[in-house]
Amino acid sequence: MDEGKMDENEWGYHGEGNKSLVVAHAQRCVVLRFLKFPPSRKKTSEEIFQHLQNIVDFSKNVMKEFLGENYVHCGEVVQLPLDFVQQLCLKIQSERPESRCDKDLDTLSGYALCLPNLARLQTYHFAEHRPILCVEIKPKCGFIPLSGDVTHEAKRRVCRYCMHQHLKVATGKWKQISKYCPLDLYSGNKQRMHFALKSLLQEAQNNLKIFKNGELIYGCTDARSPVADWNELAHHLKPFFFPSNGLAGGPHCTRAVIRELVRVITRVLLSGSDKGRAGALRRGPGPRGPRVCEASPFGRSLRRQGKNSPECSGLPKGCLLYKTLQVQMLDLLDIEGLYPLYRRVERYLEEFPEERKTLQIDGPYDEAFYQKLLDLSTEDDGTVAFALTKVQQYRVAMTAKDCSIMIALSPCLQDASSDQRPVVPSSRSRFAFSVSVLDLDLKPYESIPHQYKLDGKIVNFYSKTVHAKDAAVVSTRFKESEDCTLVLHKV
Ligand SMILES: O=P(O)(O)O[C@@H]1[C@@H](OP(=O)(O)O)[C@H](OP(=O)(O)O)[C@H](O)[C@H](OP(=O)(O)O)[C@H]1OP(=O)(O)O
Ligand SMILES: Nc1ncnc2c1ncn2[C@@H]1O[C@H](COP(=O)(O)OP(=O)(O)OP(=O)(O)O)[C@@H](O)[C@H]1O
Repeated sequence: MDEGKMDENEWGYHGEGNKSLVVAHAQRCVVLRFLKFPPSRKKTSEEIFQHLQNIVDFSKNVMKEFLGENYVHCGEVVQLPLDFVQQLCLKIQSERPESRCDKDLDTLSGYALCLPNLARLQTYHFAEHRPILCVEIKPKCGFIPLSGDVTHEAKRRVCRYCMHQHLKVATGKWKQISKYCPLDLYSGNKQRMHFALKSLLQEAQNNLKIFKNGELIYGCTDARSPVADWNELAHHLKPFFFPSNGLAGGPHCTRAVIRELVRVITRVLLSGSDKGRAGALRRGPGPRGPRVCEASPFGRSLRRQGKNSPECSGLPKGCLLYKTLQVQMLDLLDIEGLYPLYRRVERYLEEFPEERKTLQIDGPYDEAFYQKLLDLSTEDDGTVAFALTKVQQYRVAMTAKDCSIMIALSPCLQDASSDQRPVVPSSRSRFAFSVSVLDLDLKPYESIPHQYKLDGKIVNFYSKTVHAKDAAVVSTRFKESEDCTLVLHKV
C-alpha cells in the first residue's frame, strides 16, 4: 500500500465493534482498522501508535503461538495522511449504526492497522473474481468454570453467555433471547453444532455475520435491526450450494440451502492441522466442568430423554475451536478467584508504581510475556509474581472469549485443483476454504474490576429472574416442540 497516495473514494465502510472501525479497499483484499474513542478521551499520537503496535506484537508473539500461524493475521501499523483519514471519516459516517456512534474514529493520529480482508479469501494469489462467501462467528466462552472460588451456584450449571442473554434483553440490547449456547458449538458433536449454528442463524445478535463478495448480507447491528429473513439469505446462498440445479424457491429450497450452509460450516470448524502451541495449555486428565449448559434447549432436550451426559465426540485437537477453547481456559480461577489476585497486584503497584513497566502490564508483549503464560499452577504462594501470572492469563483468556472466527468459502470448479487450499464438499458443490481469527486485542488490565462487577450483575439478574422460577416457567423461552424439531431434524 502506498500510504502517500491514498484516495478515500477507494475505501468503503466495512464494519465496527466497540473499540475499532474497519474500512475495506474496493478492489484489493485489504482493510484498515482504526481505533475508536469516546469524544472526551483524547490520546496522543504516540499512545495510539504504541497501542496499535502492542496489538500487532500480542498477535505475533502470543496468539500466533497458541493458535497457529495459519489462523492469525497480525497486520502492520501504517501511518496515513491526515486529510485522507478525515475525508474517509466524513464519507463513512452515515453508514455507521447509531448504536456505535458514541465513539469517534481516531482521525488525529493518522495511525491504523493494515490487515488482509478476511471477508475475502486472505491470500492474494487466490483468483479474486471468484465469488466468496464468508461467515463470521463470535462464539464467546465455551466452558463452565470449575474453579473452587465460584460462589454463585448457577455459574456451575449455566454458561455465562446464556445467563448474560437475560440481562441483555432486559436492558434492550437485543429483542429476544437466543437459543445459541457456546457449549453446543464447542462440543465437537455434529448434531449439537448444527443446533448451535441454526440458533445463530435464527438470532444472530453480534455473534454471526455473513458476507458475500465482501458485502454484509446477513447479521444485525442492534436491537432495531430488521428481522432476519431466511428466504432472502437462501436466495443469496443458492448459487453457492446448488450452482446448476433447478431447485425451485420456497420453504423447501430455503431449508435445503440453510442445511447445506450449516453442514459445511460445521465441517470447516472441525477441520484443521495441529500447528500452534495450544497443546502446551492442556491440563491433563483432571476433572473438568460440565459439558452441557442447563439453559441450552439442546441440553434440556437431552435431559428429557434421560441423557444427562451427552455422547461426547469432543473437538479434534487441530481445529481452531479447540485451540481457542484451550486459550479461554487460561481463566483457571474464574473472575471470583482472580479478583483478589488483581487486588494484590494493585496494592503492590500503589506502593511501587515504577514497577508497572517491569511487570509488563502494558507490554511489551514479547517472548518473555508468552513464556510466563505457560505456568498453569494454581497453588498460591502469596507472591505478587503468582498473582501477576494469573492476571495476565486471565486477560489472554478474556481475549479468546471475545474473538471472532472468519470462515471464507469459495466454490471450486469440479475438476480444478484448489491452489493447495483445503476443500470442503457439500452435497452439490465443493469449496476451497480458509479459517482465520480476528479481534485478538489483549484485554486491558484496567477492565478487571469492571469484569468483576459485571459478573455479579449477570448472575444476580439471572438468579432473580430465571433461576428462582420454576423450570416450567423457564421453558416458556422456547416452545418445546420447536426445540425438538431442531434437535431431531437431520442435517
Ligand atoms: O463482557 P461481554 O461478554 O459482554 O463482552 C463484550 C462484548 O459484548 P457481547 O457480550 O459480545 O455482546 C462487546 O461487544 P459489543 O460491543 O456488544 O458488540 C465488546 O466486544 C467488549 O469488548 P471490548 O470492551 O470492546 O474490548 C466485550 O467485553 P469483554 O468482556 O470481552 O471485555
Ligand atoms: N481483517 C479483517 N477483515 C475483514 N473484516 C474485518 C477484519 N477485521 C475486522 N473486520 C470486521 O470488522 C468488525 C469489527 O472489527 P473488530 O471485531 O476487530 O472490532 P472491535 O471494536 O475490536 O470489536 P469488539 O466490539 O469485540 O471490541 C468485525 O466484526 C469484522 O466484521
